[in-house]
Amino acid sequence: MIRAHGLTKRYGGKNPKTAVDDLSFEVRPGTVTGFLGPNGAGKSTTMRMLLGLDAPTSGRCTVGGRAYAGHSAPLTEVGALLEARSIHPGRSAYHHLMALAHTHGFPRSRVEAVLGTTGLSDVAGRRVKGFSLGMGQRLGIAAALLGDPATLILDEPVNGLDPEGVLWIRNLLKAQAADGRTVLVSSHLMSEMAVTADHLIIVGRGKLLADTTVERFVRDSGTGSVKVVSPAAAHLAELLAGPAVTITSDTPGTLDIRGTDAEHIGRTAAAHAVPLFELTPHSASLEQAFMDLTHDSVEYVTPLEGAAA
Ligand SMILES: Nc1ncnc2c1ncn2[C@@H]1O[C@H](COP(=O)(O)OP(=O)(O)OP(=O)(O)O)[C@@H](O)[C@H]1O
Repeated sequence: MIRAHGLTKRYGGKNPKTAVDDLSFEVRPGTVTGFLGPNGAGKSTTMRMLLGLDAPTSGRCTVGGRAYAGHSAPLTEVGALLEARSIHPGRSAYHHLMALAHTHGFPRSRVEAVLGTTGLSDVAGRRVKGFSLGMGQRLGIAAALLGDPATLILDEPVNGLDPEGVLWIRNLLKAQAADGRTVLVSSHLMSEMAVTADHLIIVGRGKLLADTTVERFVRDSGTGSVKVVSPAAAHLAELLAGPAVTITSDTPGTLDIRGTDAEHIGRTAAAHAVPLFELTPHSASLEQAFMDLTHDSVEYVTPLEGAAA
């Protein structure tokens, strides 16, 4: 379990900045929790505070009931993958993990186990400097798993991975959560989070914007639509018209309806004897729901093409 309460981080200097602003949330075991937010939203800073690498200006956070520094053997409590990693380039993956295991008193069998889990057994003897980005990510994850921790905190673990690597991470995170671990993972890839995470914590400009399940977030975003095919489409459109309802039609006889649901459309059609050939709800994509929610929190907005500067 990860808990943050009133977590705040302000950076001083010439450009003072509140990177994390009164953030409170819980990350429960047994689920993959996606940590999302636009660039500069404060995700990495929050993760660094959870890992005791940055001190909060105010508020507090605990992992497994204690502040990170309060754990006597942190690697057995929390495994972390942060964006900046320092691995001696001349060392082999095996030696890198063995050195880490040695420092923390873990047996060689743990090194062999995590090399197997991360698919690195065959390349374990190769020097890290020859590793691809994807292999480096796998090695970082192997190190995070070394202490068989109850909590995993991973910052952008799918960065730079090919589709097979992305699928591998997805299955790994799900399996770790299914084993009862607490898994917090940040990502920019919404489509990937939609299929990996069960729960979402979304931040914007350091503040909490949403703390909900993926399913509820997408459903409540209100950006879903219903496709209707009917020989009396124009009549049905008149029956459904209302201030909150938007109806568009790209093809004669086909309507794309937003602002109401399939049940209401079906009942209205039945009440007026309008035949329906198709009635298909399309839920919004996580990406669209995320863009709608975070639009006002984006630090660097790309100007629309053709818009006045
Ligand atoms: N050491 C620092 N000194 C000053 N400002 C900082 C420092 N570290 C981060 N910031 C600022 O704090 C804000 C949050 O940064 P952070 O890296 O936590 O965001 P993020 O959500 O992880 O972003 P990204 O998705 O781009 O990695 C940003 O505006 C960043 O410029």
